[in-house]
Amino acid sequence: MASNSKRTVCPLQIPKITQFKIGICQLKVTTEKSANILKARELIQAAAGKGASLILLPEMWNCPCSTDMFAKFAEDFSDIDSAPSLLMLSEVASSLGVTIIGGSVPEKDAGQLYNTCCLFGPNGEFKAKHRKIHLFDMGKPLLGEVQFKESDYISAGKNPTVVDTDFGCIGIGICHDIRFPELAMLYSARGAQLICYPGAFNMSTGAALWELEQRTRQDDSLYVASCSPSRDSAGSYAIWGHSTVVGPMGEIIATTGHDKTVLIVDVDYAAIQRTRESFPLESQRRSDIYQFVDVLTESSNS
Ligand SMILES: NC(=O)CC(=O)C(=O)O
Repeated sequence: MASNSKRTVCPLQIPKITQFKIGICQLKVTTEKSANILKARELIQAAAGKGASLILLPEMWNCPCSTDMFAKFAEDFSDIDSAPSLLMLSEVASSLGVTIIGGSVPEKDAGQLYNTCCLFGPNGEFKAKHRKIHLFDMGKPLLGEVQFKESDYISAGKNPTVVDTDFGCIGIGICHDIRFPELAMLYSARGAQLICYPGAFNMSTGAALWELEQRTRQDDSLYVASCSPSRDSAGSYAIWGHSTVVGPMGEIIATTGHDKTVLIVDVDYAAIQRTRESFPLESQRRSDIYQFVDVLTESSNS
């Protein structure tokens, strides 16, 4: 399966679709992979049935959020026919004619595991994958968090991911990736209108930071959508839930509690333009004092 190039920049043109419904599938994840795939399919169908044409799944939707489970649930993406989670996403995207941002699942590749999001277009075509760049390694607990060291099990991705879709340019980050504003700035600089963060904050980081981290992306005046597993999902890690869509002013357009649900949210990119006209941050940046540098070049491909 081809990977997205390291330095993708979306074309500077008006997206084909600027007003649409996004469906956020806050799934209950169990210890049975086949049941998770079935449930994900059902929630995608429910979202599409309610008019969503862009659909987002949670971080680790086919596998409990427990580091010791990742290897068992991992799929090799090099052959989609032997990757049942991806196969389902491709099939359901094509049968419903929707674009799916496939949350994340554990990916195995050359003896390594990755926490990976795959994006499928409305013909079921694989469009891109994002491997979580910033792994969630807790240092000394500050908020009473559970101990979690993702890097003991998962290797970090190396590429930022922006994808050119019918819904404009979409940047992908996975959970802890949201804490690094440089990544969002980079996506914004490459033309993103929307950043999607499949995520699974825990009970303490969730209460303190989940909403804040999403609303803070207002500094890029774009839409942010997050999707979490439900709190009663299986695994040793208690999940906050509260999938959310935030508008370009940092306003919460819609959010949910912690139970399994499908959230359908209207998105209108005209709000991005309005916000940027009111807050022309781009022209106000003081590049004489500080500079944002996109270090990747067209030719870098490692
Ligand atoms: N899954 C994660 O990356 C968890 C995280 O970031 C958190 O704050 O909790």
